[in-house]
Amino acid sequence: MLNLSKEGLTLLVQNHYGIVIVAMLSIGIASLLWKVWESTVSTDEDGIPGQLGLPFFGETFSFFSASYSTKGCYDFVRQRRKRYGKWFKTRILGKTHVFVPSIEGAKTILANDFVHFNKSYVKSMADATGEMSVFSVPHKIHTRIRRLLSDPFSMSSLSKFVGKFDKMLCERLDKLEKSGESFRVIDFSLKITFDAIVNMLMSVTENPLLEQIEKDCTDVSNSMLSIPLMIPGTRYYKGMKGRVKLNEIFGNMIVRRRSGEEYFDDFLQSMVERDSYSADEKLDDQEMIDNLITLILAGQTTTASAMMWCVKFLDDNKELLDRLREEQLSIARNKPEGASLTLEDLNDMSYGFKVVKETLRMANVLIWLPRVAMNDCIIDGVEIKKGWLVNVDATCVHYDPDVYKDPRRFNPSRFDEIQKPYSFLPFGAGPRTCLGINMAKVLMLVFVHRLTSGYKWKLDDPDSSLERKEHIPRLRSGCPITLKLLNMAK
Ligand code: HEM
Repeated sequence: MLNLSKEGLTLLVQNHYGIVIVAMLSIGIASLLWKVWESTVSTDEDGIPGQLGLPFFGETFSFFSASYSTKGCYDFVRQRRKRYGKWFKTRILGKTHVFVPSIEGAKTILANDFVHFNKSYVKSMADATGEMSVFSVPHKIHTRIRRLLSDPFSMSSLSKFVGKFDKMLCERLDKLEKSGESFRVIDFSLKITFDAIVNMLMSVTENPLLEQIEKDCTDVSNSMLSIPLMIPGTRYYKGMKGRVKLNEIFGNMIVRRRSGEEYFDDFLQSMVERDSYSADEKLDDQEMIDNLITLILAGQTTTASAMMWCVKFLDDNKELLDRLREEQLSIARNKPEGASLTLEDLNDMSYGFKVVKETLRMANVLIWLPRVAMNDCIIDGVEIKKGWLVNVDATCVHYDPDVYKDPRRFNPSRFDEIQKPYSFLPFGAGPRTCLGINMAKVLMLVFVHRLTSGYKWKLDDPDSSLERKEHIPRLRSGCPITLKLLNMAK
């Protein structure tokens, strides 16, 4: 046992002076940090547990480290729910965030968009889509832009699009099957949704222009969740450079359409032909450009990821795949050989539609919907301060066992029953509901039909970890499959 006299202790301190100083300093710093940490843990004051961490930084590093892991950024939320319960708050990049986990909360926020809450975007996201994007503009301009953008997405406008997309898809699947090679569903779906959307918006079908637009859009899309510093080589820098090029390409296209040098029956043409209308009934050039970019960015990665998850979920549930295939084969058998799908055919895909909905419920393409509180308010009994970010946690609602029984099970038949309002949020709700909802449904149903009625497939990599740094969850493997022709006996 250590037994030191007063002299012995003095001698020990003198001999180990440096160590003692370092130890005392460490204890001092540790207790200071502990005090800061303790003072930032929410108390009963506002009733929301959680860890605000150090000023400004808060839990920014934990958030980014989750985003950079193969568990995806929702793991950041999952971990905090385990620690604090359903409601919790945190601080990311200087902003206080509260994750809103309930249907009641979703209703309060989304039904009061623009009135008590506003969309909140990180700077990089707003810079990527542009100042006049429907994502970023204030309420009054939003209403006008949204109205003018809506027409090409109505079901009647989309009926022309169904046949075009179907033809494009059939040709590409046929080629892949003939090659006998494994391919990543995510690459395939990203390419085909991009080509289809760009074709519908501005009739670009020819390389190398299509490739250039795709490259620039990919750079812009990759910059959406990046640190907004113009440092060469960074994602943000590449994204901003891509935006400048897209501005130029789309600007030149508008000039050619206006002069009559180019004419196509498409969305861009319908916008340019509004030139003589009153200011309230048209888009100016920058509004057209920013919203062309917005529509491509909003439509491509979302739909492509949903398609990939659909393949994965069906592969994991072979008996449901068989049921879906049966429905799709009966539709195919009723059509003349080689005929394209129509909107009426899609309306007959009742089980197919439930498969699409269940895919969207489980995949949570947009994991939460961020809003900022414009005033102090109460959401589902919880006090919220002006300026806080309130994230409608669609993922939590979709996996809530009180809302969806056995939520981890892929069960399309759960949609036999009508859902409670604000319980199914893949496309959001309220004045900012997804503008491309009908287009997304068309793209997914045609994809599901051609894949299941024409082919069988083998999943070539069962890895279920997620791609790093993606704000839309997707498999790291990209979901590679090999196609085999299905013998469709008439
Ligand atoms: C499966 C595919 C898709 C999913 C899951 C999806 C999801 C969503 C969600 C959740 C929102 C609302 C975001 C919020 O409230 O914060 C939204 C908005 C939007 N989506 Fe989609 N989307 C899809 C496909 C598309 C397509 C194909 C397009 C167009 C080509 C599109 C264009 C838009 C636009 C323009 C908005 C903004 C609407 C506004 O702010 O008024 N989306 N989407």
